[in-house]
Amino acid sequence: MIVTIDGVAASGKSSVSSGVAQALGVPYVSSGLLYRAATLLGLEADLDLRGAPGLLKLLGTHPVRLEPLAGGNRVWQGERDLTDDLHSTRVDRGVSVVAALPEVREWVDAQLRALPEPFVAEGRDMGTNVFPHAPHKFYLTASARIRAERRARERPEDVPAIEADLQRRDELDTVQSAPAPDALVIDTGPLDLQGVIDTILTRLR
Ligand SMILES: Nc1ncnc2c1ncn2[C@@H]1O[C@H](COP(=O)(O)OP(=O)(O)OP(=O)(O)O)[C@@H](O)[C@H]1O
Ligand SMILES: Nc1ccn([C@@H]2O[C@H](COP(=O)(O)O)[C@@H](O)[C@H]2O)c(=O)n1
Repeated sequence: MIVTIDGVAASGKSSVSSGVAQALGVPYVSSGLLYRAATLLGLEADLDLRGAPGLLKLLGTHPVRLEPLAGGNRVWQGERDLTDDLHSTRVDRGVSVVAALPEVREWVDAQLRALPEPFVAEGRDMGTNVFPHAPHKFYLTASARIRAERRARERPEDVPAIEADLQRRDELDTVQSAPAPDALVIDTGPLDLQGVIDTILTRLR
């Protein structure tokens, strides 16, 4: 059984997916971490992020592995744990360019589809493209200002700067970010984290 939780940037996908997955006793899978890992490695190798051949060669010679756990995902490149380096502003600003490359999307999708069920999968196109046959689909939204205020609690930048970055990322991610027609769309603005998790669990039960 697969539950998909898609949504715009910083709408709460990973926090909510983690809470839902823990309540269900299954792992959750953060697809964005794989796009972030490809971006980080491209930046570190000083590659042009718009060039798929260079990135794919790098990913082929230095394979990246996603470790899905209920409490939080980790991403490994060999023995190196990349996870703590994946949420920098630098990666945030480059990731949508990398995610627009069809070859990189195929690389991510293949890894996700190889994972053993059951799990909760979060991202942008989990319910539309990667797992269209999933029986339970959700899509999280909230205004850019609310999302920026939440994110400002975990980043050094101020709210307007974060809001501008989120809006830019939303725009660059538009193509792959449409909600599945059979997804329940949840405006998380008026809800706290547990409220969103409970809304989803109620629907699942
Ligand atoms: N309903 C909510 N109420 C208050 N804070 C929330 C809510 N949902 C998420 N948050 C907080 O908002 C921040 C962003 O959440 P999270 O990282 O889960 O979003 P995301 O969609 O996975 O982000 P990204 O797209 O950048 O990976 C976190 O600090 C989280 O605790
Ligand atoms: N299914 C997905 C997931 C992510 N992306 C791209 O990765 C970026 C980071 O994802 P977060 O979930 O950590 O925000 C995101 O901005 C997208 O560019 C994607 O395309 N498809």
